[in-house]
Amino acid sequence: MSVVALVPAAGRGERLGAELPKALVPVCGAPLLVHAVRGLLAAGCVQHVVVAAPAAHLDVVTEALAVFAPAVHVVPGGGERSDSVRLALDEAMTRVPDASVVLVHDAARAFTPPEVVRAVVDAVRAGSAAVIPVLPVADTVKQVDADGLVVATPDRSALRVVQTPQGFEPALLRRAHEGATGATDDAGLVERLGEPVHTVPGHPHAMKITTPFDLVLAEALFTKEAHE
Ligand SMILES: Nc1ccn([C@@H]2O[C@H](COP(=O)(O)OP(=O)(O)OP(=O)(O)O)[C@@H](O)[C@H]2O)c(=O)n1
Ligand SMILES: C[C@](O)(CO)[C@H](O)COP(=O)(O)O
Repeated sequence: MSVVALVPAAGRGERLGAELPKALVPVCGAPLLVHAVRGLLAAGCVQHVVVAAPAAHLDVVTEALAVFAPAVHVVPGGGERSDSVRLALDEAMTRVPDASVVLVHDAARAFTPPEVVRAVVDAVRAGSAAVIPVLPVADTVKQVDADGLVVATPDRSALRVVQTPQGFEPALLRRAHEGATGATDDAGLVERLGEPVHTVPGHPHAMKITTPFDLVLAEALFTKEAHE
């Protein structure tokens, strides 16, 4: 009844604008990817991790993650996030065919608290085949047209901001990924199948490091934590 986490880490990080791929950018003394993998294993309920790495940096990534051997395996990622997840999922299903839960967790959410990981795993184990951590929307949200004119103000009480790790019953995630493209998260592919997606509370510290501002914020928030 093991849990395997897939970590898509093959993005370029264009919005961050660093010289390195985002997963390899150092923050609080280590690359983002190292913090993300450490956090998953620290939750105490994840036995295996498969990382989808930038194809041109496989050696660097493998070396950076050697400290977590034998729990972690590295595969080359793909052109889109969903391609990277699919490649990691193929590897995971070969290595851990009896996994009972598959998590998909962005390397970019490097400081996700272990309790969020455990809440997602517990919810899948309790019978929800697709589970995502979410937060309420803090701001008023506007829908705009191509010219930037406001066309609607959606009721934010029904909206949620979505984080990772997202957790799935393995067969459902495989079915969701069969030939599917164009979704920004894995739960979106499950929704297309008409299957229910359940939510658990997320956490502000599971923020996705996307822009230079986020990197500064992470360095300020997590420096102490990363060295404890
Ligand atoms: N082809 C891709 C694209 C993204 N990702 C991963 O998906 C996660 C979420 O993506 P995001 O934070 O948007 O990263 P990037 O795509 O790298 O960012 P940007 O859009 O700014 O280039 C990241 O951990 C990223 O490395 C991936 O594995 N393979
Ligand atoms: C999966 C995700 O982290 C959920 O919020 C996110 O959709 C992936 O990143 P992107 O910036 O939306 O491409």
